[in-house]
Amino acid sequence: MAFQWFLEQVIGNDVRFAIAGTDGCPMKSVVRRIGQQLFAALSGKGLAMLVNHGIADEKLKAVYADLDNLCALPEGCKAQYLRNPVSNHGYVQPGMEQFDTTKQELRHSYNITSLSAAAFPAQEDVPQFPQHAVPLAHDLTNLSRLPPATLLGCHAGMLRSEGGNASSMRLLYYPPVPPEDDERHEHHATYTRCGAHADCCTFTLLAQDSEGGLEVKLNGSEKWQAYVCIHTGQHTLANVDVHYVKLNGSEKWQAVGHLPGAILVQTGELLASWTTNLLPALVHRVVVPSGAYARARARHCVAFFCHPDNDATLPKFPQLPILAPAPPPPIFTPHLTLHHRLLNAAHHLQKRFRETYA
Ligand SMILES: O=C(O)CCC(=O)C(=O)O
Ligand SMILES: [Fe+2]
Repeated sequence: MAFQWFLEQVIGNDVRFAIAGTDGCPMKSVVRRIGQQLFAALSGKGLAMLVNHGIADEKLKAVYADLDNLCALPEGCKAQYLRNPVSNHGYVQPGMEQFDTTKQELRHSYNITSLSAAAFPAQEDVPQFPQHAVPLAHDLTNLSRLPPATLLGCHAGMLRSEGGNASSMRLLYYPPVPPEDDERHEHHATYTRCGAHADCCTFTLLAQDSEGGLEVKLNGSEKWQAYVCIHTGQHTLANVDVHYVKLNGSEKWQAVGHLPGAILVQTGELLASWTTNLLPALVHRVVVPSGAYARARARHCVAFFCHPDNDATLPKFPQLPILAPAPPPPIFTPHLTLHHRLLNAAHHLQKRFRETYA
């Protein structure tokens, strides 16, 4: 791998980044400088771009084509490859996973959590799928590799066959969007590609084609009120849950431009949690581009979600002041920090899957 980066240490609020440099001969000064740049980017914007990472564009194009072939199969044939809710592996058809329930999300994805050939569609349905996807998954795993002997060394099991780690590579296909006229005629058919959310992992690596539409929410562009829900009337941690309610609608979004060949690093909820929000989780979405020409074009991307091992213990957080005994309905939980009842990484992920998968 031409370029490999990692987080070195997270101790309380003191987060230091290091980077393994290029081609296995890192110079300390380079390591320090790039680490500082990465930290500045993730703390300021929640997002960084990696270039010279060594993953050829052809590898991405090959899996985009494989996903197109899978999506083009008859519905009955695709049904045998549907996502398994336990392993999270498999095909997710439009509507199965919703981030924004007020809109119709036009998105197909194929989640890969197992690299065994048997976990992929049959060769006659999608030829060469594992031959393309497995090497790419190895590349992205290596790019995400975290060193042992640190707090984040609990990421050792990424995409290992024995399970125990929820990391996944997801291939995404966004089909062309029907013309705007259709939206006006059909009552509720307001389309989007991917509703706003933060990823429930440590961080995400994202390679996208040049179609555009990815947007990130600017930090501090809206205010949230935390409400504490007490389930049984007793103020013990086990009975308390915290939800956020948006106070005003002034959220601001910024389009992420396309830098050819770049891989985005997006901060996930667990990194936000580990760093007590020094590196906030990046809230992002994919909107339908404006104009008939752009709407009529499909979009592809590959996301690699780097998760800790399932039994990784999540950090303990200070107890919050009780703000209100009778909360309004929960709307959105921007990051994990205030979820006292979660015990480990697997609990966190299962909760988030319940929220988004039908
Ligand atoms: O398509 C994209 O650019 C983002 C997809 C995404 O955010 C996700 O699958 O979690
Ligand atoms: Fe995401």
